[in-house]
Amino acid sequence: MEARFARRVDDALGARLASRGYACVDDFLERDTADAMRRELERLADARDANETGRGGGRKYLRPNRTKFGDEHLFGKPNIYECDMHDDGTLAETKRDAAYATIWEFFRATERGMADAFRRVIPEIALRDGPDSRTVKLQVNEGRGACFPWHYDNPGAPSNRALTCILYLNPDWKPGDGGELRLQPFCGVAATIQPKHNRLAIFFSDRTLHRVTPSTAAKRYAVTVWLDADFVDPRTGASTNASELNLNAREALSDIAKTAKELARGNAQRALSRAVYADEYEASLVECMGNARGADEMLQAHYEHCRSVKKNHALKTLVDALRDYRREVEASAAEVEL
Ligand SMILES: O=C(O)CCC(=O)C(=O)O
Ligand SMILES: [Fe+2]
Repeated sequence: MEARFARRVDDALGARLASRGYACVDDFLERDTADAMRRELERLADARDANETGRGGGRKYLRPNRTKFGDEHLFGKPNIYECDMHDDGTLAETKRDAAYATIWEFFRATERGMADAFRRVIPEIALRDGPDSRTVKLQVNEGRGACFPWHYDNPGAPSNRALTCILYLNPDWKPGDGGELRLQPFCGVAATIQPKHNRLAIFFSDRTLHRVTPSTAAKRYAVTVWLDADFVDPRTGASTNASELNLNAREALSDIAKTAKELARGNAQRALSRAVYADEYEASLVECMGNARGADEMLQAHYEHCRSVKKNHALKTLVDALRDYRREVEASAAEVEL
């Protein structure tokens, strides 16, 4: 399988990633392998404990999504179930079960194979080596509008996630089913990626604002591999505090296009993103959380973050200029559909 990764991750893909910050590869695995993985994921998602009826609805291996929020809260996105393949507590028994052989073969192949393949085509990202340098998540969105709000993938220290690689396994997906991945390069042109069977979507984890649109298909399967890298400044993976942005506001305003491009290339953009895309964050939170527990806390935290950025006069001026600029960019180019 590693050899297949190396063939599918080619120089053209590296060039697309470097220039746009995201890319996708179709036919990522052999077709039979992808089909087998899909069947195994279905089995894993359908497995039930005879006498357990807790929050997971008796699911044996997958758990309701839990997202860390602030220092203490864990809130879940409705209708999304997932598990981390390192979770020996739930998954260990499946390792020796032939019914799950392909998923585990994939997991083992990502141990080195995935980072090796990408290191060759994007050497400027210092991807780490070894088994602890990647995480793999199995996920199912169970229709009923299941979705993800706008977010970045490495929200805090000590996360070193650098590259997000999502393998979609949905042979019956069709337009209208939703569950599309939306990417919003900072002050750039948005892209929509359909979650087609055997397609790998790739983007830089720390600088790509993204979300998943509501899914109405009964089941939407995805396997995510996060590859870690060494960030030069260990703090850059962590801070979303706008006042720490090292910007000279007057200089930043004098050429807003240049400022936007610089922000787009790094993860300092995350300090401004909520204010620049305030309405989009708000709408996606409402859409994703509905009345679920935590919805209100998340919305209030979003408003508070935007207020705190705007309290600083220089930052408010910069945010306003970036908002005008992004609208200009959006009006001048069609979105990308993949
Ligand atoms: O399901 C997807 O397409 C992406 C999910 C996602 O953004 C995440 O797990 O962080
Ligand atoms: Fe994500």
